[in-house]
Amino acid sequence: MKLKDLLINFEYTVQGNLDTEISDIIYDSRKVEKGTAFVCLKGYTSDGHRYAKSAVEKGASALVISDSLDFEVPSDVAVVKVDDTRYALSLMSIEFFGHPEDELYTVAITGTKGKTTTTAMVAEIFEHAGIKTGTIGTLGVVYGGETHKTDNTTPESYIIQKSMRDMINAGCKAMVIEASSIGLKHSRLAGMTFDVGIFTNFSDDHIGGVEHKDLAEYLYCKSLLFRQCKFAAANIDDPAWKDITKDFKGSVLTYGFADNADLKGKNAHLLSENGFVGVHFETEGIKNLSVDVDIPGKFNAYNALAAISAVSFFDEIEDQMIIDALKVAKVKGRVERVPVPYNYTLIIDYAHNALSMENVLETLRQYNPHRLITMFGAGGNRPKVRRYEMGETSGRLSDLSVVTEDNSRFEDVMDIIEDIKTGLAKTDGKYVVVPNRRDAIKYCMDNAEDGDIIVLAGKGHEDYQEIKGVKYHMDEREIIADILNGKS
Ligand SMILES: CC(=O)N[C@H]1[C@@H](OP(=O)(O)OP(=O)(O)OC[C@H]2O[C@@H](n3ccc(=O)[nH]c3=O)[C@H](O)[C@@H]2O)O[C@H](CO)[C@@H](O)[C@@H]1O[C@H](C)C(=O)N[C@@H](C)C(=O)N[C@H](CCC(=O)O)C(=O)O
Ligand SMILES: Nc1ncnc2c1ncn2[C@@H]1O[C@H](COP(=O)(O)OP(=O)(O)OP(=O)(O)O)[C@@H](O)[C@H]1O
Repeated sequence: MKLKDLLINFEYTVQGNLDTEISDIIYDSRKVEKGTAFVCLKGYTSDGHRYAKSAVEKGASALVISDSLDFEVPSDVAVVKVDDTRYALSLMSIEFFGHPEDELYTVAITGTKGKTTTTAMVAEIFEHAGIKTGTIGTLGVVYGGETHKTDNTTPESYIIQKSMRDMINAGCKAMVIEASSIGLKHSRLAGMTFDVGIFTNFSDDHIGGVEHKDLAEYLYCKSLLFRQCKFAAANIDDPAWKDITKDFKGSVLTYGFADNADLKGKNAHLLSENGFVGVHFETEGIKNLSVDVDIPGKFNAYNALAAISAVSFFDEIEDQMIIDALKVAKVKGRVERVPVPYNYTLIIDYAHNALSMENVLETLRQYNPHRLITMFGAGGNRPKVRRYEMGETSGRLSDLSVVTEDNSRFEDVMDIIEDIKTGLAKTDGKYVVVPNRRDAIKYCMDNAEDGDIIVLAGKGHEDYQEIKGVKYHMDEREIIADILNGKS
């Protein structure tokens, strides 16, 4: 592709030949190859401009900069100067990958909580309508049954555009993305127009350090999404909704439990039967539905309302598809229920510190289980305080703790377990120790009683166990299936 064909829809000055052929766009000098364009991004720890010389030495044909360079650039290398290289990277990537958004339904979800869950729900509804869907978010880039890990919830613009093109090549017709405030701030979504933008909720988070200066900046960054979508839906029960969507040109569809919501939820109550631990609610207004969601926590009624609002803009989505999809939607490894043919509930969750463990156990307590059983371990070569705290939290909130291994790394499992026991000892919680994780899962299942909720905490979506520098394959879903089939 010619350089000039990548420089569309933004201002620049150039020194050199705009007809230069560009084989790829790179923003990490270590990955530069001959014929590529290197975009210099200013980061938190480094500045890509520093590596421009090395990029040229490796054969870059063009540099995209916002600052002046401190070396003589060879005449056969084009230098493009812009105000903001992150913005330029996004717009160049859109051109390079041929505007993938034009070939997909696109939904972007922003908010402090619920992005990952709502993304999974929207994707499940599309899939129920036969619309193959890819997602981008905290879980990585997911499509066609495969997960490609990313460093960020909202990855760098180049990765987003490339992933969308890959999704199209794999037959996807829709893409749902988590739009983090940092992603919006750093122009990772710049130049895109989404079919639908969704606001879930807003609270104090991501302030300080490398994130946001203050709450006002955090809110402002979230609001940026609503400058770039055709339709918008927002949670009317969250007072921030008006500020967040103030730049949206059009009328915002509101959802929530308030009487004046366009999609109004009502009669929400926790649902716990046949192993199902979720929430039931009904809707009126733009849709009259009776919905069961199999993800614990009343707040999932909000996530489901957000998902219903999102798909309401697409004519081919029928009400029954929504109802069926929400009944089975799940987020891998996050309070994920694994069906078992017994009268107890088995849940896999990624909680691997005291705070997340407290959140999930307190949510599950609301279902009044016969017993709440928590199986967990703690990582080796990590701060010991985490082990004490996890022991104490499980001891306080569980009827039985089953203490086991979890990525022991270079430490002895039994030493880690001793530390967990120190935390447990601060409570009067009952516990047993089963050092091998497979055996511990079997112990939980063999000893389950009707009405129990068992949480296998720590692994979540991970499918390995890390011991002495080796990552051994270990997927808890497979272990559960083996146990159910009498193989373990
Ligand atoms: C603080 C922050 O946002 N950092 C992001 C930033 O990295 P950075 O600023 O540290 O980059 P840097 O190391 O200073 O390097 C600057 C540039 O020089 C380049 N470089 C560097 C070294 C070299 O030898 N050659 C070279 O070319 C780098 O490739 C980069 O382009 O740019 C990277 C590429 O886009 C991001 O992956 C990285 O996100 C880090 C992993 C991160 O933790 N970000 C968090 C704060 C974040 O973005 N979180 C949000 C919100 C999550 C939520 O809501 O839950 C998210 O979307 O993930
Ligand atoms: N709508 C909601 N309101 C309040 N809390 C929620 C809501 N949805 C989820 N949560 C809580 O937040 C946790 C994270 O949910 P989820 O991963 O869907 O959100 P997220 O926005 O992607 O968050 P993060 O950026 O922290 O990953 C859940 O385990 C749950 O405890």
